[in-house]
This record gives sequence, C-alpha cells and structure tokens, in this order.
Amino acid sequence: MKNTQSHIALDTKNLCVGYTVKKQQNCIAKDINFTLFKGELASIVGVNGIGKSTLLRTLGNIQPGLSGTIQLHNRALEQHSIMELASEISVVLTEPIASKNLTVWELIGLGRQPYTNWIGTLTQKDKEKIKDAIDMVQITNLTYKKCYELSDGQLQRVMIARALAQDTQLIMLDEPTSHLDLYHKVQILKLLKTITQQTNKTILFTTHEIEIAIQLCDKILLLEKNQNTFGSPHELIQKKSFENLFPADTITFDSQTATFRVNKK
Ligand SMILES: Nc1ncnc2c1ncn2[C@@H]1O[C@H](COP(=O)(O)OP(=O)(O)OP(=O)(O)O)[C@@H](O)[C@H]1O
Repeated sequence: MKNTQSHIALDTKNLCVGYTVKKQQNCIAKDINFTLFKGELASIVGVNGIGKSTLLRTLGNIQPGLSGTIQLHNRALEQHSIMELASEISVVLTEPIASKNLTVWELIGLGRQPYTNWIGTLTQKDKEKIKDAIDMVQITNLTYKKCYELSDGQLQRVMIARALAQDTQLIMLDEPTSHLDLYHKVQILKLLKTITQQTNKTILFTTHEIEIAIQLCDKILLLEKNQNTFGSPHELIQKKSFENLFPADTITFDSQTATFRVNKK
C-alpha cells in the first residue's frame, strides 16, 4: 500500500471487512473497495506479484502497511494488543510451521492461546473447542499423530482447525491450496465453504485457483494493475473482469463455462 491514502475498516461484529484505497500513482493496488459480511467465503485473486499476500498479511497485522491506516472497531490495528487481535482475526500463512514436532491436538491447542492462562493450561471449554475444530475439519483419526507425519493436505486441515479453535469471526488464509493436487485443492476450498455456512464465520483467502473460486466463493476481489474489481463471481463475469487478466494470445476466459482456455497456436 505504498504512496496511497488507504483506509481499511474492520468490524468483526457487524459488517466484517470494509476496505478502501484511494487511487494514487506507483501503487499496485488501486481503488480497492470491498465489504464482507458474516458467513461469506471470499477470495483475493490476481496475477503473480500483484499484491494478494501483501494485502492479506497487512489486514491480518502480520506485516505493517506500507502507508495508510487499518482500523479494527474504530481503533488502529496496531493499537490493539496481540491478544485482542488474536480473538478477532486468525491468520493461516504459507510458511512451514516451526512446531512440527507437536501432535495435531497440541498444535490445534495453540489456537486457544488468546484465552488460556500464561502457562497455557487448557480448560474444559478449550478442550471442547479443539475437539469441535477437529470434528469440523474431519481429522479425528489424526488427533495424536505428530505433525511431521502428515501430508500437505492433512497439515492444511490441521492449520484450518487451529484457526477454528482460535474462534475468531474472521479467518484469513494465504494460498491455502498451494502444493495440493486438484482433488485436494477442491476438498480444502469446499471445507472452507462448509465452515462459513455452518459457523457463520467469514473466510478470506488468497488463491490462484480462480476457476474453483468462481464456483465456490460468495465474493471475489480481483486485484489488477490499473483497477480492482470486487463482487460476486456472477457480477465479475458479467463485467468481463476475467477476460483481460492474462494476455489474450495465450489464455482467454470463456464466460459461458467460466473457465480459462489455453490458446494452442
Ligand atoms: N500496494 C502495494 N504497493 C507497492 N508494492 C506492493 C503492494 N502490494 C505488494 N507490493 C509488493 O509487490 C511484491 C509482490 O507482492 P505479493 O507477494 O503480495 O504478491 P502476490 O500477488 O501474493 O504474488 P504471488 O501470486 O506470486 O504469490 C512484494 O514485493 C510486495 O512488497
């Protein structure tokens, strides 16, 4: 968010995320304006290097904004304590976890840190939240496995369960389907959809899986160099937003099937 006057308002109690960036020169993301509501599944898409992860990480307070402000409940994000933020927003990143020696149960238990005492003692309520998270992502059979024993797809489920155990209104994930095959990509994104439907939580994730996002997401934010578009997949298709995403001599978008076609010539 360099050289911009950006203002982002997060309100996890009512409207979930409102984000505006005023148009300025030398900024990748321009004129962003989006609002997410409870129970919505939303994705941030765009070509490599357009700023998807930067936006997500900035919203999640993982990295400082290049300029502008982010407010959570009318207070600057950085004015909230880490524990306050952790009870409002959970973030799942792509970086490999340092704690792979933990069991699945222990790792998911870390999601309860905002609520436990200083030595991390889990109460009955904490244990129930962990169990509920495990049930929701369907990994009961993995509960006592070490995280280093898991496949990438299983580990992603564990990370989602940790975010669920953290029990925040907003869950953000950076590229949750990287390293997964098509089947497992679809499984993870369908799981995110189910979570929004069953818990009324809001999930925002970055992805390169535009075709799957079109099929599953309630809202899509398409980041582009000169403009950004936000809306339902249907609205974006109507606006022909995907048609110039890639060079037309190589890849075209078929709005009838909502798929990208490779130009073989
Ligand atoms: N709004 C911005 N203004 C200026 N620079 C930005 C902005 N957003 C991102 N950048 C810079 O652009 C580079 C690419 O950003 P980022 O990794 O977020 O892109 P991405 O879309 O997630 O890429 P990929 O799809 O390859 O993962 C980074 O160096 C980042 O610091």
